[in-house]
Amino acid sequence: MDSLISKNEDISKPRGRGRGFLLKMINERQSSEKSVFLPPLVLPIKNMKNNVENTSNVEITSNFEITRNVENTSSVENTSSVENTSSVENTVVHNQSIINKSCFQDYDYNYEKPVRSTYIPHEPNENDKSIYDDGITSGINFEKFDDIEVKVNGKNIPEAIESFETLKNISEKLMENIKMCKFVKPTPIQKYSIPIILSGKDLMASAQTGSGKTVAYVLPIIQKLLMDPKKLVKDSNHSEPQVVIMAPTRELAVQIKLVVLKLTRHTGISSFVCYGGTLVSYQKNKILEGCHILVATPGRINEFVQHGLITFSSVRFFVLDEVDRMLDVDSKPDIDKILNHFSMPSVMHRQTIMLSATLPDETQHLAKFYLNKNYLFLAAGIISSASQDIKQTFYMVNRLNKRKMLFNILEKDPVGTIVFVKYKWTADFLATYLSEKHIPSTSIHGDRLQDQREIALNDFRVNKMNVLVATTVASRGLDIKCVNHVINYDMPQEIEEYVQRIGRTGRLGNRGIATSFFDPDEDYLLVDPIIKTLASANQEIPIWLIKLRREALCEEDNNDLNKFGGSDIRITSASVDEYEDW
Ligand SMILES: Nc1ncnc2c1ncn2[C@@H]1O[C@H](COP(=O)(O)OP(=O)(O)OP(=O)(O)O)[C@@H](O)[C@H]1O
Repeated sequence: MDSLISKNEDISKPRGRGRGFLLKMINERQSSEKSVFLPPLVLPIKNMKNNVENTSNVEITSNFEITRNVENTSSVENTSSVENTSSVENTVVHNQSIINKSCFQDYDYNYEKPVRSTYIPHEPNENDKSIYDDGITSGINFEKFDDIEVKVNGKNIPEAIESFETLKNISEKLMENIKMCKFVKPTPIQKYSIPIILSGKDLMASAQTGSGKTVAYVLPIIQKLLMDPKKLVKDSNHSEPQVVIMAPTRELAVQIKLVVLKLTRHTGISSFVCYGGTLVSYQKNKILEGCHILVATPGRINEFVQHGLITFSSVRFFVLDEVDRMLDVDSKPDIDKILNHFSMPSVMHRQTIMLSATLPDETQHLAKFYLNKNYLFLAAGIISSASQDIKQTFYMVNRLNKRKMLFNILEKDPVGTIVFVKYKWTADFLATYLSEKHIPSTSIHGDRLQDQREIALNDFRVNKMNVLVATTVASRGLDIKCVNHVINYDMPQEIEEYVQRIGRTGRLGNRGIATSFFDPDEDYLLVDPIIKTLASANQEIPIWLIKLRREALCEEDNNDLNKFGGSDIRITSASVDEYEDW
């Protein structure tokens, strides 16, 4: 491996045929040795220029052109992961639209489209008590959650609860399930969101990563379904869920479905998760069986809606988890299709709930059009801030030194580390590199097949793999017990994404570490937001970062500061009279 990569080479940058050759070598070497990691190294076969031009730090070499024609590229021909080599030009057009549409785009060049998936995921059932083992247990700082200031804005705010037991008329079965989950008392957001949702109000809510937002909406929705059951509508052609929960990534959708399963055990409430990368006919049959609660990713649910398999006439609750991601430019068209569907009840006739740890003002402006105008706004702690339980460290690192730095850090203690990178290529390269250095590592990104993604995640979860190298696809919502350390090998482009990424550790009162490699050439726009993030989480601010700020590298983007630590936009944009009783 070392002989294949020169000392100062940045392996995160694709370099055309030579790079393809390197990949193939790694692949072959791994197949022949008893290596611990076998990432499916998919090679680029199309016009990369279109996609990388917007990405300033990707080098475009003329060698890339060689890789356009797969048949002429011997190093690609034998690569099993490249399918459909017959019409490269068609692929160019097709892939372009996939990438543009993608709700979770990696900043990467295109790969060949994977085959239609035949993957049928394993579905845990409610009789399997081991499903209750995977939750994170609260850490030493859990008690400090009570000090978090919670603000609720709007009219007729219901009183917060102090314990689950004080919930009026709570179903016995649901209470048993709460105990099975070992939830002793509600987290700050739950204390407020549960009575708000039970009261029938729409809700926009923000609370720190790892503070129990999923249970904050799933629990009261289940209680409402149990208190006021309605007949499930379905026939041989279509079904009508009563609750639709949308999540931006497949793994998060699966995780939310598991929370639903844990809390609906023995209640008779059925649930299903529909997401891409799985066998369509299998999911279609499941959908037609009908379910009360449908958890879904935008692409796959729209596919079923287009074919009339799902209609929304029975919808009582509509939830957008990670709402800022769901309403970004990539995903909003899919959400609009669902919410503007002829069968979707109007805001007056459904309850709409939106949540995220990061809630910039732009999201709030967009989101209010989907909410009843009397919605309540709930903020537990400072909006978009990082948890104080995460120790944040920054190193100024030139891109050429990142790999060495990463190895130096991981060599000491690799267990439970997620390394975030910008490119899918880098994810595979680093996982391979680390594995060869005897640090068992795997990767997760948008070009791995869904079963491979789930295997990678599970291998990491059970500590078969010490390190998970991930693109931004793993930054949201994932709740994994063993994550001790998050490393930003490449910084994300947005501060919200940074907060979400580091929030994979330091959850539920546990301590965590976040280490970030800051390259001033590439990351200068983040200087101010990072300083603000560090300050709001009581973290040490490196002198060099302050110096960079002084040099006013990001003066022109100072406005971005307003995106951080926001508030209910109605306070700043509405007249005082309108909300006098807040
Ligand atoms: N009341 C509670 N007591 C103890 N544990 C809880 C409680 N509520 C939720 N949890 C656990 O807290 C963990 C984090 O919850 P969850 O994933 O919903 O956080 P989140 O706020 O949605 O985070 P993120 O913003 O990263 O998505 C989960 O393992 C969940 O089981």
